[in-house]
Amino acid sequence: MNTALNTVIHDTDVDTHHRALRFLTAGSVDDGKSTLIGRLLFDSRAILADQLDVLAKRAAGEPIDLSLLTDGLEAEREQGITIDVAYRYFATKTRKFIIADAPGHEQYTRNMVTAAAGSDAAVVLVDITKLDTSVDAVELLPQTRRHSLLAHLLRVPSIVFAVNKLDAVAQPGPAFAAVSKALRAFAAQAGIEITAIVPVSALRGDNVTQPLAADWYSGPSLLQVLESLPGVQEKVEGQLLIPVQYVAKDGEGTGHQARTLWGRIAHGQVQAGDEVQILPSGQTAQVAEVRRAGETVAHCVAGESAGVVLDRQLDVSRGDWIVTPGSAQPRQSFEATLAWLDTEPAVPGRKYWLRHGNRWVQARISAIQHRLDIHSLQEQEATQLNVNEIGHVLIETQSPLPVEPYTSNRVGGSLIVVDPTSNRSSGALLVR
Ligand SMILES: Nc1nc2c(ncn2[C@@H]2O[C@H](COP(=O)(O)OP(=O)(O)OP(=O)(O)O)[C@@H](O)[C@H]2O)c(=O)[nH]1
Repeated sequence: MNTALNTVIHDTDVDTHHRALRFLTAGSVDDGKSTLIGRLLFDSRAILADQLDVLAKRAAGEPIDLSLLTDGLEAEREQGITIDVAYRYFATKTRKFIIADAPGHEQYTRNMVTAAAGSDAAVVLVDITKLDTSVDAVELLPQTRRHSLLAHLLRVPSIVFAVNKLDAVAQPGPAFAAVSKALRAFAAQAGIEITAIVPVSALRGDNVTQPLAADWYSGPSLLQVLESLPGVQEKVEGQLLIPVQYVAKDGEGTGHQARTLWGRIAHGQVQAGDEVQILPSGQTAQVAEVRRAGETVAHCVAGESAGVVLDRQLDVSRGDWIVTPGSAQPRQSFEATLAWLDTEPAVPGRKYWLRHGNRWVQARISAIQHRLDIHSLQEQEATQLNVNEIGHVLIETQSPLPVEPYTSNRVGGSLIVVDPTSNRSSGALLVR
């Protein structure tokens, strides 16, 4: 790879402000999700063309590595939990964007849960033509409530409402004000913090990338909002956590003799000289070298795919974790929020496979504590969880896992539940 180009891209990567923003889009059928994504991709094409031009100049005649624009996603793709989600990429002068597009209708909740787990923001579309905006208290669609509650429950850090199809209403100003009021009232009741409410016409491109010229709106365009959001998914501060994805054999692709442990840093950062612990074995070692994209680097931070070379030979394989010594306590039972996505209900006692990072373990739900009503968020008694239901459960695993609370660590705190008979991804667990 061209070194200058590599430097340009990675310098941009480690600057938190310029870090890629991952967001998902949510909305009911026909709200205009596909049109909005198309619009973002189309309108940003010109911007991307400029950016590629700069990269081409820096590459000085060598071929441009386009994968640089989607850096860091390979690891995730391989985790196999994103099957139902299509990623789309675009970039502006200041930022790279990754849209987790979760298509489908009745399956939507399931896909949304998958997409939300790795997202920095959710854009919830609201089709203004489906609402009666002439009344004092506008009634939102159940899907709008449901999707924003889900995004909130899944701790997506920023929630943005895009009120769409404003070109199709007679008085967009008052209509937008009425819908905004209803969204704010609902959010206050549900404890959701709204990042922004933005009027758009995905079809005409109004206020999507360019600010709207209207006397009733003087706020930012949707793209301006997205450009300004913090990409907080990767936490650079704090304890190190790397799920080992691949162990490169002696010398493989590295030009030296030691084994390299590859994985995308979920949390913290790593540099040569750091003491680390391998889980579940518990053995410790010192980091001899840190590699990234085929080169030795001074350090790697959360969000980057890092290659770690240890100062001694330990028995490490895919599925293990590299952590700050003593920072993670492997456990065999824990409480979690379970979002159930399978038509076959979740029942206590049954065996399931869990995937935590890159490790698979057998487990069972030892108890369902209660179900959460998606409209009111009230706790209800339950003996099973049906499709699209969310509840609090107790989990017991066959071997210990270094799980962490989802609120403090979204990678260490989330697991996928797989049904061993159908092999379907049946649910998502968020450690409490
Ligand atoms: N008037 C108007 N129509 C729009 C706008 N955005 C989307 N539409 C129309 O709404 C319909 C649905 O748009 P889609 O983008 O397919 O909606 P979707 O949410 O992706 O729907 P599914 O793909 O079915 O989930 C299409 O006929 C679009 O042309 C808009 O800003 N204004």
